[in-house]
Amino acid sequence: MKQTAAKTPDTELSQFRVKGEIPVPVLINWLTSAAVPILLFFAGRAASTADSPFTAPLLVTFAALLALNSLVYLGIRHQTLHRRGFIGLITALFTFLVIQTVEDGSAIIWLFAYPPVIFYISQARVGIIACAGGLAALVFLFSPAGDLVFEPPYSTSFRISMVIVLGFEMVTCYILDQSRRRSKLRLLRLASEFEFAAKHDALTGLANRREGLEQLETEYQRYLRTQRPFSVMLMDIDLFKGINDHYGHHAGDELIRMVARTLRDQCRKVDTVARWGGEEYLVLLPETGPREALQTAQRIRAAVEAGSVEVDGHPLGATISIGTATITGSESIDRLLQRADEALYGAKSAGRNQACAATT
Ligand SMILES: Nc1nc2c(ncn2[C@@H]2O[C@H](COP(=O)(O)OP(=O)(O)OP(=O)(O)O)[C@@H](O)[C@H]2O)c(=O)[nH]1
Repeated sequence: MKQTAAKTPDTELSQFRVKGEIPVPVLINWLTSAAVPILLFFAGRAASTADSPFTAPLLVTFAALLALNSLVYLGIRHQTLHRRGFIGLITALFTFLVIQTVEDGSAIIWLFAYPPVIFYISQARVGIIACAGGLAALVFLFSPAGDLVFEPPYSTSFRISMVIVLGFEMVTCYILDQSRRRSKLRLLRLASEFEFAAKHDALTGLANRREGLEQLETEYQRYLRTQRPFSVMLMDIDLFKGINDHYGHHAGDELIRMVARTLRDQCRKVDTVARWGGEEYLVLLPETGPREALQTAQRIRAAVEAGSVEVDGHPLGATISIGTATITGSESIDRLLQRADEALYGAKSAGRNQACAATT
């Protein structure tokens, strides 16, 4: 089976979306379309009141930059740039709202919108750094030392409540975000476990028949495009019924696993090894001609013959019969499998513990 590169949970999480979950770029665009008219509204108010002369132009600039950030995203679809641009802009905007005492200082209430947004759209680490840094800056500005930098029009009781409530909100947002991420990660793991179970055989861990057929179909399509032949091997443990009857099903299962292990050891990474039925296996050998297929089959047959499992303290071995077939012309997968099966039947008829190549 082909292995995918190891991924970090964050990469996995960003690629996996639970049904109904709002994608980050969509949320950013929604927030931007809400923020732009709000900013323009407050800019209009600032222009007609005694607010600082910088307030209105700066609020308009923030609105324009936020809109530009979303428009650039809609043009080039660069998610990281979009997210980082938005985080940078809203962080600057909220800092401005605090130190510029917009709307007589009451605009500071908008700070409560920052933690949920930042935790939702960025990685937990970024959320923690942004919130902790923001809260530390607020504590400093509201302290007597901060009064030397600027004089906010807030009473002491308001400052204390603001810092405590904001801190409480940040911690709550962090906890909720962590549980959201954990549930998502758990779902992601469950999904990959289900996917593995749907494609693999529980006893041997090999690909199951359905997955084997799927890989066969993929290889067949490649063959039609490139005309590079591939081969299949069908194999079956010899006189397995007798082993079951004599030593019991548990010993039979151990032998089935031993053959599976041997096949995995003897085959290349690009080959697909599948459990085809009870004690039958299929091996798909990409880009392999009839001669190499038969050589591989002989090697596998010898390796199985040399192996054994321990049953009641005694070694128990088995042999297998193998039929190989190589795709030719425009024959179908069914026909190819039929020829491999006939070759397997030929190996059984010739006395078992044999590998036979199919005739065309
Ligand atoms: N222990 C065990 N036995 C299984 C499993 N699946 C199928 N079998 C048994 O495998 C046996 C297959 O036997 P047959 O197909 O008659 O063939 P055979 O005895 O191997 O004889 P030849 O194929 O002619 O060499 C049956 O008795 C099944 O019950 C399994 O998962 N575990």
